[in-house]
Amino acid sequence: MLKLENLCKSWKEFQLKSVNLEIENNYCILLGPSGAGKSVIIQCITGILKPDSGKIYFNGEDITEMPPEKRNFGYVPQNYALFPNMNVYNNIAYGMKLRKYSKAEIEKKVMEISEFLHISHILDRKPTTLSGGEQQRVAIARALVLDPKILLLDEPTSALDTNIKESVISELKKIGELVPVIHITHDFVEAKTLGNQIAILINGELNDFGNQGIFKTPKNEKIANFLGYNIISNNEETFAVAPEEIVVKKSLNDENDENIMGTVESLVDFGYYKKLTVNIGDTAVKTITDGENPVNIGDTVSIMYQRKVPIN
Ligand SMILES: Nc1ncnc2c1ncn2[C@@H]1O[C@H](COP(=O)(O)OP(=O)(O)OP(=O)(O)O)[C@@H](O)[C@H]1O
Repeated sequence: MLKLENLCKSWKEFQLKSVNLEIENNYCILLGPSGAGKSVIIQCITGILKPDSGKIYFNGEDITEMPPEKRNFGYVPQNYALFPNMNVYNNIAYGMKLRKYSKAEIEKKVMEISEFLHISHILDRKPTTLSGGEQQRVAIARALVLDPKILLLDEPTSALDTNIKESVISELKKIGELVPVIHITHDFVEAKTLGNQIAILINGELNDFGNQGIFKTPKNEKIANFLGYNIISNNEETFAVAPEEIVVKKSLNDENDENIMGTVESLVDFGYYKKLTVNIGDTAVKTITDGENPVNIGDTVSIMYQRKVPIN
């Protein structure tokens, strides 16, 4: 559906390095740390930014030079950019008014989308009186009323607190059934929950692109590091291990225990589970454990890797 071909954009301190992507008609996640160039890519797709070189194709048509308004892509920027002087209804209706839809058409569409996004009760309110979650729905509604060919979301949950994040993620999933979505995030949970396709961008470079499998088998050390894996080397091999794929048990000082021994260096208690750092020789290994295996700082523990990903 959308194809980026050797897309480049540079400023003095940043280079987007020849990005090639083929995004299907589905939910695509652009995942990467802060400053990786995710927003630059999305803004090139909308047409707000002009790439220095490279091409953008939509359904086979070269749209690199096409003005943003002709693309009909819905864009929800990180700060939502709602018009503060207009109420919610007029914010949502804005693009339709510009395109000279009739009053009746506008009303029908605004009502339909507002109901879908559960914001019908706040149509008279001004954006400054809304919660972060409500503002986000209004911004998405404003984009959806124009029946965009793609919806581009720049970190849609970054301004929301953890409690409502989960419900927003399931709403986004529903939206993804209506329209193809490209969604920027640095949150793995979001990426794992929503992404049919996931592009990992680090420092202006596309490091990996694929389906959910890329979380299970990071293809090199850089990606494994970014995804939070431990990189472990011993005399025989170098491999990556996910913190949740390590079993930690308090050592019973059993001489026959063949597992690797380590010492708990730090512990952060999240209630249901704990994040640990275990020192094995001079390697610090990050793990997660639950209440069934209580351990404390300074304890000697035995650890077992459930799955290792070889790293070349
Ligand atoms: N108009 C501009 N002029 C100069 N540099 C820019 C411009 N726009 C973006 N950049 C730079 O490009 C780099 C990538 O920015 P971008 O906003 O795409 O990052 P990001 O991956 O979306 O990060 P974040 O998750 O923090 O939003 C940054 O170093 C940024 O300062």
